[in-house]
Amino acid sequence: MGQGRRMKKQGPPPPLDESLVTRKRKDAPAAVVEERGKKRRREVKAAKKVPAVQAGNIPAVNPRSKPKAKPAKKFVPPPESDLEISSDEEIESVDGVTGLDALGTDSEDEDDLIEGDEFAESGSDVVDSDTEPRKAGMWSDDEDSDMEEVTAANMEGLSRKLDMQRAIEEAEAQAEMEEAAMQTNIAGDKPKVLEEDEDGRPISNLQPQDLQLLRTRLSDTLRVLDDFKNLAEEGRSRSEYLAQMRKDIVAYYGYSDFLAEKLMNLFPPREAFSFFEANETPRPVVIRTNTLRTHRRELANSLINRGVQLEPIGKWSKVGLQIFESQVPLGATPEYLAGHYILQAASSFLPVMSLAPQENERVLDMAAAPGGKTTHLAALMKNTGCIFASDANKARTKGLIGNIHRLGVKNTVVCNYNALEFPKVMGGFDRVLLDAPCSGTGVIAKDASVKTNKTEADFMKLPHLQKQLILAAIDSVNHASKTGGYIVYSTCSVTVEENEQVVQYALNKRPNVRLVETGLTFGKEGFTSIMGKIFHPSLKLTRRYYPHTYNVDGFFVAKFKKIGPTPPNAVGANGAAHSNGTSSDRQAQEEYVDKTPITEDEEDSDFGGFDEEEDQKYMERAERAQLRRKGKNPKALLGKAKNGQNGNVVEKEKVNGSGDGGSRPSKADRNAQSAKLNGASGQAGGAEPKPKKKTGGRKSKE
Ligand SMILES: C[S@@+](CC[C@H](N)C(=O)[O-])C[C@H]1O[C@@H](n2cnc3c(N)ncnc32)[C@H](O)[C@@H]1O
Repeated sequence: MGQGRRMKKQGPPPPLDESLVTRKRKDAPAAVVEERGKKRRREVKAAKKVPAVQAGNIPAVNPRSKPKAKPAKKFVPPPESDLEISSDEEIESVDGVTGLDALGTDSEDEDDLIEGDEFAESGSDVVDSDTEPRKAGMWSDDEDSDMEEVTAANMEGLSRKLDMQRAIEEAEAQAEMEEAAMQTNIAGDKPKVLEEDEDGRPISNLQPQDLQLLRTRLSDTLRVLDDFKNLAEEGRSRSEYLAQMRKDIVAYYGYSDFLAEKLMNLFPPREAFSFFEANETPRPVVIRTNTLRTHRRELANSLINRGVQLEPIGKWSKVGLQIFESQVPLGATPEYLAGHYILQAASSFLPVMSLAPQENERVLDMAAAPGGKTTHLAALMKNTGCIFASDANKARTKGLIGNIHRLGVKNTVVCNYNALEFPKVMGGFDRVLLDAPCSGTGVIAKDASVKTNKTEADFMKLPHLQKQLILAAIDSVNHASKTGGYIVYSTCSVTVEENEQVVQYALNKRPNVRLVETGLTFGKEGFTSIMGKIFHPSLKLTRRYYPHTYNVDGFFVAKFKKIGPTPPNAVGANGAAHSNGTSSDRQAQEEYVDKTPITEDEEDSDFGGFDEEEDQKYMERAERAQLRRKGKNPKALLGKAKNGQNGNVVEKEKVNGSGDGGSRPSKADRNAQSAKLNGASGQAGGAEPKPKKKTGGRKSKE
């Protein structure tokens, strides 16, 4: 059997062939691989002869790829701030065969950031994806001997070797089975996959426990769908086979019927199968070098010295390293603690690379926590200019602040706004990143609960929120920016509702934006038509990423250029003027903001959070300065306000603590502004109006 996807090098899409997918559902029988039985068998035999060095990596790095293989203890989860990295942010993988390198060169400015990063050409232990894969193994060939004495030092290695041997035996047995199956399914045979009830209608009487049979039938159904004319039973329609396939997907992989159908509709049947299969495999572990602190080559050398086996993820990124094996917990190395890297899914690099922020720009990251992308933005900007990194979930901003500190980011202001409040609270940005909250259908390998917990309502409410957010993102950009005027919208979902439909909505509602090239050198084109829906032809400029094609998390990236101001009468998603947090906005928002309560510990954390009292001082100082600039006497005016003579606002704040609708800034306004005063260099203002005072939007409830 081949390597698990997690072990495979990142590469361009392999042919969409079931045989390329090696991971099986736990307890499931191994893949039925038609037309490849013999070849595979040969490979398996060859693999058996291969020194443990090569094959031995499999169970350790991709424990799920072999049933019963012992879990890879090596990858101790990093601190929450990193691992939490949202749906999209985690650990990713790579697809074998060839490198993404083949797909083109990096479009980022990261070359500049890492001058002299000759990592790939260095002849160091770390090999570029173009070059021969690392042969250095974890065990010597001697260890292959059954006679080896077990010691504390080699126990783990030997145990892994045993796992590997067992996996090989299983693979061999499977190959035998496949071959036998093939002999009964020789070309020309019409597989009987559609069972019938008394009325002659197809039924699916296989139970999830009949995994072996389910898989075989899935395989047969696919064969029929591939060659319907020759292999379909007489009188049967294609849709009957598709219905059978869906039922078997539901039973075999454990999806809700609703989601299985939605996902199946995205692909031709065989590709859909590859997608479902890939969702059973974890993506590879990837780290992003923090170029604010180090160079990739230096980092790689340090980690290699600690027993980490790694490799650049491909020429498309100058900062990514794929980890194959580690002797140390990656979330607790001195390099990690010193902020030399962050654990980040490869696909999470893409929206940031597409946004391509420039030095000295003013950038907004609208849904930023826990900050994988914010810190990447900061690195690309070389800590210049100013990033406003906001997240509606206050608890999650702790992780964001933690990452910002650890990675040495100095140009970022953390805010806690509902993104729907932009651009009222701040606007005129050179670039905006909207890495939107989404259903996570691209990261099912990481969160299998998505298979069953997403309902039809979710795929209405989420896009509704996403549509409002995208309008807010567009309206927050300065179309007259000399260097920018760009918006990137991304999700870690693959559904059309959350991607193309949201982008199309933005194009409809904001004629002042155009889709432009993402600048990404790989990725499938976005849909311009699917399931009877037609989108603007420019939708093909958007990019889709799938686990089965690039071995990265499922992802979507769209890049807009704003070419004119948003008309003053432009309406938001719900029909209200602009997106300023109306009650229906808030309703949608409330559905999806993580309401995890903040514990006292977190509130008191020294390493993040907001100091209300201190912020208040800065706010008041700013307010005084502002009044002075207007030629007003702050003492007189603020004194009055304090005495309750300046309207209801102060009173109102006292009562409900929110200041909603009042003339004084909200807590979040104050936080942002005080942070700004506290050292961030962003200048306010831009081409779009930027009201200073409170909006009606809500912050997340904690
Ligand atoms: C996909 S995650 C962002 C991941 C982040 N960009 C990163 O790379 O680390 C989506 C984030 O959106 C936040 N969110 C949800 N609704 C929001 C809203 N209305 N305004 C701002 N943030 C929101 C969630 O709290 C979550 O942190």
